Amino acid sequence: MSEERTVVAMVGNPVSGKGRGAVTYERVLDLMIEAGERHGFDVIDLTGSSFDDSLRRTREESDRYGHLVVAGGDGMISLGANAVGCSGKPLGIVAIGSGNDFARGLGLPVNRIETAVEGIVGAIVRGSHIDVDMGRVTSLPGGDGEPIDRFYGGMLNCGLDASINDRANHSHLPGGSLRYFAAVLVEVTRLKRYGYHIKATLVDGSVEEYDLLTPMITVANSRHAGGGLEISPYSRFDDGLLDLVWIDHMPNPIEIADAISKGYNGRLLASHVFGWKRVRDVEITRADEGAEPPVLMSDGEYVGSVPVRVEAQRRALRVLVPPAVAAEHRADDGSRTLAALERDHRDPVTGVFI
Ligand SMILES: Nc1ncnc2c1ncn2[C@@H]1O[C@H](COP(=O)(O)OP(=O)(O)OP(=O)(O)O)[C@@H](O)[C@H]1O
Repeated sequence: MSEERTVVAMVGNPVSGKGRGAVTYERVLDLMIEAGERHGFDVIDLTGSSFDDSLRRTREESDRYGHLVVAGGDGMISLGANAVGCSGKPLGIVAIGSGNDFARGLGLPVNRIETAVEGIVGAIVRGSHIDVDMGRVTSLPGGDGEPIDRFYGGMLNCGLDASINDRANHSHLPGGSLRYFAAVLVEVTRLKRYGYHIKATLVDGSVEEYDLLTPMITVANSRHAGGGLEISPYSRFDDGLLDLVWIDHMPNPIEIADAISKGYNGRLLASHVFGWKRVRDVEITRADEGAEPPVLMSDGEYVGSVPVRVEAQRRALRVLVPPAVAAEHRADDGSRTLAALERDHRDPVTGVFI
């Protein structure tokens, strides 16, 4: 009786990494096909003509493959999460985009094709993976756009952070970090207080409900945004929780400079400009006061508008990682995060400064 061969589906993105994606993806495919010949697995290419077309193909043809490998930036994490999230099928990540924040947070190689492919192939052969949380965004009644039901790996950006992301996506500057940094500088000069109504379930199950007038609110699953800026330094991949990070009050120029410098040193939330709270889920709707919130973005992709519910999906995305990376994640018992909270004088449950 012959055993069924493993099939690995691949999806690339020709426009990722400012257009380098088309060339680099050819290289990734060649390396995967060569590895398949050596290790006895088949490779199929499901890249479509757009994000939606690639997502449709990975979903419609899911019976054909047991592993999915995406190559590109954080947008491709969004694709992978929505293609194989909650299915138990492992996702391999070749991070060759501009920001690559999700891969960076996981400790996977960034812009190193050979190393990334080697790690994925080793993980397929040895069955090495980790299960990480995702966020799930769904629309609530009362919105007027298309219904939303979407997973994300990194962050749901709901205010200034979404405008920064949008501006960085349309920038002609080279390099993800530079584009993001330039977008931050422009957008912080145009701060508006958007009006949100928040209903959040905290770690201890208690529910808090209040209006929030703020230029920025993010619902983070992973730590980084914009090519390395640690917006949510207390986020952990497997705690079954999401982190709400928002601008608490309109900062003055000194506070802005201080927050940016802290942001690049992993200490953004030591700044009193920012509010932080860990949640199991949160509903974000429009408050009576404040400006109309901008469009929502997750993993750098357009999602839709409020009102939405966002829920943590505990360990719902299986990611192929080399055994050393899996061991590192297993060794993370949360004590480093607790130490960071203590250092920054934050209460782990309520998020307020103590
Ligand atoms: N097959 C495709 N054809 C054209 N565009 C695509 C395709 N797949 C995805 N896209 C679009 O390409 C854009 C950029 O994707 P991606 O996030 O992978 O790269 P990046 O922006 O360089 O990296 P990062 O998000 O890490 O900064 C996304 O908005 C996505 O919707």
